[in-house]
Amino acid sequence: MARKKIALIGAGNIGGTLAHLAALKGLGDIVLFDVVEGVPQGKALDLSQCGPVEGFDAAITGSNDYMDIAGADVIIVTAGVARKPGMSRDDLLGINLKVMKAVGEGIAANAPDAFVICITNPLDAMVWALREFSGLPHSKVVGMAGVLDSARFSTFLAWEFGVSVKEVNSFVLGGHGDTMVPVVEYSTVAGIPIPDLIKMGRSTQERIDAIVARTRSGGGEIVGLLKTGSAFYAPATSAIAMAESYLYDQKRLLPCAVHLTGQYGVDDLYVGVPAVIGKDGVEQVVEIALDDAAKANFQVSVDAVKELLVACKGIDSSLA
Ligand SMILES: NC(=O)c1ccc[n+]([C@@H]2O[C@H](COP(=O)([O-])OP(=O)(O)OC[C@H]3O[C@@H](n4cnc5c(N)ncnc54)[C@H](O)[C@@H]3O)[C@@H](O)[C@H]2O)c1
Ligand SMILES: O=C(O)C[C@H](O)C(=O)O
Repeated sequence: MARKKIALIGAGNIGGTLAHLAALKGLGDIVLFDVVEGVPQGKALDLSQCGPVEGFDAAITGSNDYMDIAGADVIIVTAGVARKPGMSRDDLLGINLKVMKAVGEGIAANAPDAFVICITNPLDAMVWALREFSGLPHSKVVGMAGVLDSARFSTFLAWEFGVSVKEVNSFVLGGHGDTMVPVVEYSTVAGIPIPDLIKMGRSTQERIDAIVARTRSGGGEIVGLLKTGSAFYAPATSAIAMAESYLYDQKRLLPCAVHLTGQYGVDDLYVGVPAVIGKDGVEQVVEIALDDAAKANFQVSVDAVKELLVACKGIDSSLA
């Protein structure tokens, strides 16, 4: 069987980490694409030289030509700009929207059958715009954020309860902004819901509220520490989990930004909800029952995403 082809659009911090992970995990041959000449080629050469040590023989190439992504099975998009301290993700909208146009057109012309995972921020608006510019089926274009936000939530919960992260399951829904919705009711330690653990005296509502707040500002916390850019290890790992679910038809139920057509009362918008990812892309959107508080928070998050789409349409009339 021919090897799969993984194209990474953007060869910066996340792009390079994605290539490293994809090679170590043997997902297929890898093309790193970037507009900056030399960077994708240099990273591809460096990564190729890991092969003899790690025992992988994936072909890893760097390119500044979209024709080299032809036939890609999976494309992960990180092209654009990351925020710096003092900025919000939404401040990136104008510049990254133009990048999404170029990327969407490049994908449409060269790899229209790929499963596309967008990471570029502001995520929910950028994945929507990328889908519009590429014209690919909605089921084949998804955004990565919920897996990352849930991983952050799970990490903080594991620290709180003094247990392995393997015992923790959590869900973060909504847009990938300060209004995201960590859903405490559906978050568990070894199957025990967090509210029950509070009743059992294992934590307090105040401490869980603080963890929810830390999760919501989890990206900003790292931006504040790094000062020159944003998180990249956990974002790359999260996108690779989504790619594996597609490539291996794992049908994992992952929180992803997917196109909603009425589910959760939302129409024609990308926003983070639990979705089954398998060989056909987004195979199911799972509607979980939310309590009134979570519903209200989800709506605030959806409204924030809607505002970003209005801004996108104002900048690029082809989206209106
Ligand atoms: N969705 C999430 O959860 C999440 C998490 C982390 C970062 N991000 C976002 O991902 C994006 C990338 O982050 P990063 O840390 O890799 O940034 P980075 O600056 O290290 O890399 C971005 C790369 O994109 C390239 N690029 C710019 N314009 C391009 C174009 N038109 N075509 C192709 N490549 C282009 C740049 O040359 C650079 O190499 C940012 O927008 C960041 O905010 C999202
Ligand atoms: O916070 C950022 O700007 C990057 C990313 O969205 C993250 O959550 O780490």
